[in-house]
Amino acid sequence: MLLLIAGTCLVAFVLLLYMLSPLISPKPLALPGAHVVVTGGSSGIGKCIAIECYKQGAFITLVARNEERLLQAKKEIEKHSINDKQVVLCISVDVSQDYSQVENVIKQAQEKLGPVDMLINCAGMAVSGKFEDVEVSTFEKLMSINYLGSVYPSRAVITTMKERRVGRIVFLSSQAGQVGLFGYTAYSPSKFAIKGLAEALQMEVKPYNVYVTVAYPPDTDTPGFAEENKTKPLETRLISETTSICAPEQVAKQIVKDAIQGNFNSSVGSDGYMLSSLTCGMSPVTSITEGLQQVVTMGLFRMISLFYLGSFDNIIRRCMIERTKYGTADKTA
Ligand SMILES: NC(=O)C1=CN([C@@H]2O[C@H](COP(=O)(O)OP(=O)(O)OC[C@H]3O[C@@H](n4cnc5c(N)ncnc54)[C@H](OP(=O)(O)O)[C@@H]3O)[C@@H](O)[C@H]2O)C=CC1
Ligand SMILES: CCCCCCCCCCCCCCCC(=O)[C@@H](N)CO
Repeated sequence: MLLLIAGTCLVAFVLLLYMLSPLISPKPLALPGAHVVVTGGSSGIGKCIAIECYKQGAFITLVARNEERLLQAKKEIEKHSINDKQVVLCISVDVSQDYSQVENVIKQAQEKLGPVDMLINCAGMAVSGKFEDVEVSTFEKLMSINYLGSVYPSRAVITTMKERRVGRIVFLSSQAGQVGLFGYTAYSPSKFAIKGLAEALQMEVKPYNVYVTVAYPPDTDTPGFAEENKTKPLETRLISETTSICAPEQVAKQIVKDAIQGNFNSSVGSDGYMLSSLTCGMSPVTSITEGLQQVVTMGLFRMISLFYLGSFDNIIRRCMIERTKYGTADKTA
């Protein structure tokens, strides 16, 4: 009898939550005619995100440093137009250096294509190496590009978004922004920082109908990834091989979908799903289903993570033994 009452109460509670769900689920953003700014839009994931948005009718501003690569990306994106009004604008700037420069770039973009509806902060880079092997200046550089390079453009668009009661801001973190791994002492913190920024910002701007998305991609096949691999320690490579390498198109599709829907969290693949649920902490919830899934799965995923952590420790121990045995230089792969 008691069990029956408890069961009924639980069902009623879940139903109530579902009835309240419109309160926490935002209205999707309409991409046709929208102005989307993509920093890091000349290469890799950023370029694929720009293409994905363009295919859905958006106007695009690409922001990156190298002008030649910007123009090349513009040409590639324009092949996917769905009407003859669509525009791809390119602006060259370093998003990590001078705030007033970044603010100017956003002003220019708004003058040409109207207020920014969606900002994608995709400019970023990765450097891996053991703590003592990474130059001190690299710690500063990664924090500048990956963290401040996301703060500046967001800071430049937020006031207009709040005034218009319309907007999406997307941040690119990484699976290495959910778990600190061997070789990522410089990179991981710059991606963890993104999550703190995104959580605090989302709490501020939600009443203004502005939604924040944080993406946590796994290794993704891009020019940036190829560059990173040139100096990656063997341990980092072996640990990262736990998750398979994604195509940038697939990652981009998921990010655009989540951003349009206003989902706070964006991940791909089953390990992406597990990591996001495991590390959600007190991050905002954008659907009742998401919240309930987190409640139910967290403990289980923590257990699974213990096996992963054990296997990572084994990889690192084996690499250390191999190196002592063969007297190989304690350097990279
Ligand atoms: N590829 C991967 O495995 C993963 C990547 N990520 C993250 O996704 C983002 C994109 O990565 P990916 O596509 O691989 O990178 P790419 O290196 O392929 O592209 C990086 C883009 O950012 C631009 N950029 C870099 N630094 C600056 C800067 N200071 N100012 C303006 N633009 C800049 C580059 O252009 P230019 O050099 O001309 O300025 C380029 O357009 C990064 O934040 C990365 O950390 C996350 C998880 C996995
Ligand atoms: C339940 C628990 C599941 C645990 C799964 C753990 C898997 C960890 C693998 C992490 C791979 C790191 C990718 C970094 C990508 C990146 O940001 C760089 N490539 C950028 O260039």
